[in-house]
Amino acid sequence: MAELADYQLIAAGKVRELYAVDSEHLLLVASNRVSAYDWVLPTEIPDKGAILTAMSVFWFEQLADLVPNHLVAAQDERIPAEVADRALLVRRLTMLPVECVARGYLTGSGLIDYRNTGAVCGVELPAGLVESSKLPETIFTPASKAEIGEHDENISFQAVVEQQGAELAGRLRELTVAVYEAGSRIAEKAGVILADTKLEFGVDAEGELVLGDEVLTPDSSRYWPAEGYQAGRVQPSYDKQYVRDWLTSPESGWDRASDTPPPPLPEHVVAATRSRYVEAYERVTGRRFGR
Ligand SMILES: Nc1ncnc(-c2cnn(Cc3cccc(F)c3)c2)c1Cl
Repeated sequence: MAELADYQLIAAGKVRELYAVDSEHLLLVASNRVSAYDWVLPTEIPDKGAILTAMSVFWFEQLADLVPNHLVAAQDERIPAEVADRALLVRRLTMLPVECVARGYLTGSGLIDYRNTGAVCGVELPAGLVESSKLPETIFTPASKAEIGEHDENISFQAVVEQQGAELAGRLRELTVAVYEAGSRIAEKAGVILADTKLEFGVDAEGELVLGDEVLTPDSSRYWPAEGYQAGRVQPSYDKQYVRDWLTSPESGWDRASDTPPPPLPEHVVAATRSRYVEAYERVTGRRFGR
């Protein structure tokens, strides 16, 4: 069995790492870390990495007829025991420098752009939309990858055309919307609203467009409970709301505006948050999460 120390770390995000396994393969590792208010919290959520990894595997399987993906194996002797259930062996792609975002609801940076310009990434929207409005149709709202610690910058479809060519830009939009809508339909049946999602695509050695990275997880998408959905206010995050509420409650002693790191989470917030990840996984996939 391989050891993680055998592999070279080639990228690290807030809550995940990417290692080179050999010339053709990478190891995508999901940690148990959770991020809130742009901070990585000092307390881990047990099994979060394994749950989100299992969610990506589920979605790769559900979407296989729609788009090829980079998944090689979820179990393999090249996956070190240390990260066994929270790592995927994937094939190395040439990643496209476009964050492919699809939105079915108006919130976050999309809402800010809409309030400033009446559009998101140049896509005109009807007047009168509010926080969390359901959009008349799914919109493709690409972004350029930001430097570490910065937020991605929303760009227009035309900018993607200029960067990648019209044909590839069109394919990225088509596939991103199709993946989101397929995911949204399955999640909706399970009582979960997928408000939006961010996908990353790459090109393989044969020049084929391939879905990479993680797919339709609560880290790459906004998961809202369908029950209680109401436009006109910020929706609770399916998975992160307990963390957000505790951090902004007097109990935490933390001041979000103080630019100081958040304090450790109490056990009851950790346990409740783990349950929300298990619940989201079991409802959306119809599969039991082990242990
Ligand atoms: N199949 C692939 N081939 C080549 N590159 C990538 C790739 C590069 N970057 N990312 C995003 C990322 C994933 C995890 C941890 C990070 F720090 C960053 C993904 C992939 Cl998925």
